[in-house]
Amino acid sequence: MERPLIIALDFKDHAEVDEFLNHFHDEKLFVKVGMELFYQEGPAIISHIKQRGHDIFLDLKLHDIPNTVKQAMRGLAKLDVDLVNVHAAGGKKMMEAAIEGLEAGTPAGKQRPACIAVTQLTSTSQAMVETELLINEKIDNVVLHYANMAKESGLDGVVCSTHEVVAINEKLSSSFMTVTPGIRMREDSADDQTRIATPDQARRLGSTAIVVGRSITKQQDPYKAYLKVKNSWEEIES
Ligand SMILES: O=c1ccn([C@@H]2O[C@H](COP(=O)(O)O)[C@@H](O)[C@H]2O)c(=O)[nH]1
Repeated sequence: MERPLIIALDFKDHAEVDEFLNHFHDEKLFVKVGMELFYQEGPAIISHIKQRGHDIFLDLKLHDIPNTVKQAMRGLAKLDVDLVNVHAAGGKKMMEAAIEGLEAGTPAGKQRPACIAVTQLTSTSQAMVETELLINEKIDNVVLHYANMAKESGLDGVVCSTHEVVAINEKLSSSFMTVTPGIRMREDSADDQTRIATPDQARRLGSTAIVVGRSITKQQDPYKAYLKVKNSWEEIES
């Protein structure tokens, strides 16, 4: 799927997922399974969503010592997901270990899942970087540095905000993925996100993919909301 709109399935269980997916009839989607759903339902939710024909980003943001991440990725590679991730803050050895684990665990004849690194969460602000993380740097520079580390470690891209996409595309290759959450329609509340943009802004800035949760999932008519986001992302006037 080229430049996908990834829907964050932040639901508490399998029943809520089915209720949501039923709005989409036969449309093939790219969905994200995060901690909330995976910790409740486990790997069974992945095969269930795959059987319904959708692509999956398994967003567990691994962050541990290299050996632990390697062995965890070895297991995740067997789940038939398309995209997984780690926190770049775990460092280069950890990111290299993630790729080794994925390669070791991918069944013969299959392609390993793509692997991207979270640079700085889209809920993180410049003030938090300075006062909580004690990093005396512009957040854009921190994100760019982490993206560079991820590339050097053999990863396929990063999770970042739309605000850093232009610099990443300029300094690293544009084939290096920039997957951007923190997406809101103009009329939506930012909630806990701080580095946000609309889908059409993300398109113009050059994001490879956008991740959208509440602007679709919490709307009264999720399919209508999805089409609105999709049209904006694909820059179709409505
Ligand atoms: O930096 C990050 C990394 C991951 N996320 C995830 O994306 C979705 C966003 O949901 P919204 O409801 O659209 O805010 C959510 O699952 C996060 O865990 C992120 O927001 N920022």
